[in-house]
Amino acid sequence: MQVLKFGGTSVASAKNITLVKSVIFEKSSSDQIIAVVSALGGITTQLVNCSAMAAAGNAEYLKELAQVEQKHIKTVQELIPLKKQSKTMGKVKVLLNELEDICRGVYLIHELTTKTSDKILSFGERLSSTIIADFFNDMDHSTFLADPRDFMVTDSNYSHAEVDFEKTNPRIVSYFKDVKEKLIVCPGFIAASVEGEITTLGRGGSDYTASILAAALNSPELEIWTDVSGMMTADPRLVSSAYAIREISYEEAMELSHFGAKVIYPPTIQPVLKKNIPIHIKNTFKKDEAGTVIKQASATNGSLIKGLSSIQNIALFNLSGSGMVGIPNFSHRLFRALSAAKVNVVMITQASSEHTICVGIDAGDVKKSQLAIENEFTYELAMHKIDPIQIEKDLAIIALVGSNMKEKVGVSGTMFSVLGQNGINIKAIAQGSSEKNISVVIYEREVKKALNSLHESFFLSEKRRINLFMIGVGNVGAALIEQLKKQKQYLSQQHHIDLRVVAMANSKKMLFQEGGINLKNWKENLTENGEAMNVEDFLQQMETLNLRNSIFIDNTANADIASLYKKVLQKSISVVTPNKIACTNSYQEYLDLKRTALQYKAKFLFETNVGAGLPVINTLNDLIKSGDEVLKIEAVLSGSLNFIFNNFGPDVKFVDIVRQAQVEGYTEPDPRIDLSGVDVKRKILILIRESGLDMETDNITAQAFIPEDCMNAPSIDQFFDKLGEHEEVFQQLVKKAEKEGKKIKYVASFGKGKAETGLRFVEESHPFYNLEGKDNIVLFTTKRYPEQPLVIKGAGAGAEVTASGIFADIMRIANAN
Ligand SMILES: NC(=O)C1=CN([C@@H]2O[C@H](COP(=O)(O)OP(=O)(O)OC[C@H]3O[C@@H](n4cnc5c(N)ncnc54)[C@H](O)[C@@H]3O)[C@@H](O)[C@H]2O)C=CC1
Ligand SMILES: N[C@@H](CC=O)C(=O)O
Repeated sequence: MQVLKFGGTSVASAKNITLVKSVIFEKSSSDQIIAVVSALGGITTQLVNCSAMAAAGNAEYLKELAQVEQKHIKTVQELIPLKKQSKTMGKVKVLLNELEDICRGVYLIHELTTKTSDKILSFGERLSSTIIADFFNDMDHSTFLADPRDFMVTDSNYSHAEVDFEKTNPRIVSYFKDVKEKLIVCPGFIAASVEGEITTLGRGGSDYTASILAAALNSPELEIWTDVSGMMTADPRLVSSAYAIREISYEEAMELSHFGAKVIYPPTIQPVLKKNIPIHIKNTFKKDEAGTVIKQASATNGSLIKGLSSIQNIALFNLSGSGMVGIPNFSHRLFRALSAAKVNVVMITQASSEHTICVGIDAGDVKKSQLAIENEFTYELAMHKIDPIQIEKDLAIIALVGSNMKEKVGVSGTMFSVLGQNGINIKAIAQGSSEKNISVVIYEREVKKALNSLHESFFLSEKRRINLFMIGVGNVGAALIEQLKKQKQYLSQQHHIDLRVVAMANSKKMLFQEGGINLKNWKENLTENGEAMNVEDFLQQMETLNLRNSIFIDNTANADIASLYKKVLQKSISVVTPNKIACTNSYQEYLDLKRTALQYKAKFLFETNVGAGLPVINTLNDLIKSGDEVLKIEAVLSGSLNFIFNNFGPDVKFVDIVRQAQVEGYTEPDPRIDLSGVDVKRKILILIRESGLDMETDNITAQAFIPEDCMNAPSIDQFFDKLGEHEEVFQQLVKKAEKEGKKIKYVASFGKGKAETGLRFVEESHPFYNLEGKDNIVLFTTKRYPEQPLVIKGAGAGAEVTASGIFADIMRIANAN
């Protein structure tokens, strides 16, 4: 005997019932089939509403009832061929008349007992099964309509009747032994008391009916046909990459079902579990999909966990106080009080100090729980033996579920670190010694982010999604976007990383697209669809999206944007930037940013602040972390100045070569920052600070070589005009260098606590002499490199190299966890 159960959505309409028919008729004809059916989708709720209205004396119940009637009549008309319709319609009308009479009785006496309620609700399944059985019944498939009231025996606990298995099981066997038809339709959910009154089996009742039948008849498998393709790894409404679990054990399924994955109701599993009968969950609307098999021992899926579950709308009650310590009766009284108030406790945690006990309950039960606890502990509260009860709302429980976690080190460690890195605070933790479930309570607003980050950490096949929020899409920003576009496929396929630019902005416009901005036409998209740029709004939207693995990228040279980093880091969002302003504010502010990043488990990376894409800061960090000490730094740190002096000569005007450096993208957005030496000052300051030393900008001696009136020019254009006027000053520099056989370099140096920057005329033997083009060079003399300094050399300016340095910082964060 095969048992298949079809839920409310599977039988919600004539069209869906036709799909159910195709599922059943495709089965082998050698075996008998029982199709357990629920009420047509939505009907049970309508019957509940209808009876409540009738009991309240509200004549509107008739409208609800009319809709119920109409839906069944329409289903008959759409499903049953015209010549057979009157017979089915007759049966349906008889049932509907009976239903109408009962509802009228309720309306007249203004009373609805649970017994009458069960009677009313039973019509949902009785009507659906009558129609479906007639629809299936044709020449090849003669169909029998079973009546569970003849074999499903319960107590008289109406609405949640308990099945009497001793009576029920033998009755099922003898009832079905006499059925000759190959196909049997059986209404789920309903049963009868020993006295013969209609009862119902409570929530998930049709699944339960099917499970009892499968167990009593020793079916090889129980099939539950529903509207999803099995038990999912997480709630698919919150985690778009969730997928159906192929195999899961009974225990794991019960854990997952308990915590929100409502594909199957836990008590359903009991009857088949005892007989070791697998449950196969299948999708009526995608019948070719594999679905989920629930059985005794399930195969592993390569992951430490089978799934993630979540329950929202949770409140926490926290009881604490010195009067609780060592008092054995305390928790007994607490749970007795809650139980008497009919409050279901979802989660319990108690610290071993016994000083606090914390229970998680449905937020709807807060008032009655508070009352019950305050009543129970009136004396202790009055005597201050326990503190006033703390209640926290707007919470959710999320749980890792899976038998494979047992005895595996680091599962909870991974969970906590993933949540921590995403700035998600854990309010309470529970793990039983079975190690099948690790539950944590978090704020409800963080559930989506938490589930998604955990899902991508635990399911290895999944891509790790990195969400980028980018301000500044000029020279460097645009080059970065091009590189991200080119590498997208490679990173996705080879490194399982899905980099998405979720937001981008320039000084005029900002654009947010949660699914990721298409980088093919980002410029048009930003111009046409972007809203006016507003820094506060940018932050607000980034915060509201609350996406996992977020990185804020500042590709501007703007102080206002740099001033946002602290706020961003405090949201546990990492910051990557080529903008040197934040790291060259006061030493305390620089330290504060580093501490904030540490505190909020975010990264603050700025490799491109010195030497563009050259690995200068990372190399220095490695030296310092491994215990080396910087004794001396000598460096050419300005790509633009090196380019200018390498290309300037008697036949070239200084102003023209500065303009060229700007066009090539080597200068700062404001070239005065380079020409004044400020940019180099910032860079050497960052290197000194990264060496672990306290230094302020004003402590660095800088020699200017640009005439003062150039620097005082009020605009960049006027600055260029002034440079042109001072050509002779610059030609003198070239003449001097040529005369001495030297080259001009703008050099930064640090040693013995002193730092300076300025023009140097270097001779041929000097390592800086042959520094070509826009290159930078840094010589680190350290305790470990005392004679021959450690040398880093290469292109030190330009959009492409800078973008690649920013990209490398992004990848450091993406690969960090
Ligand atoms: N060019 C190079 O070789 C290197 C540049 N850098 C740094 O990269 C950064 C960017 O340089 P470039 O791309 O050359 O500059 P850019 O002037 O070409 O681009 C700056 C971008 O920032 C945007 N922006 C400026 N202020 C803004 C604000 N308040 N709100 C929103 N957007 C704003 C602009 O609209 C533009 O999109 C600078 O901090 C620079 O120091 C670092 C290393 C090397
Ligand atoms: N303008 C800088 C490049 C960025 O740091 C330079 O010329 O080196």
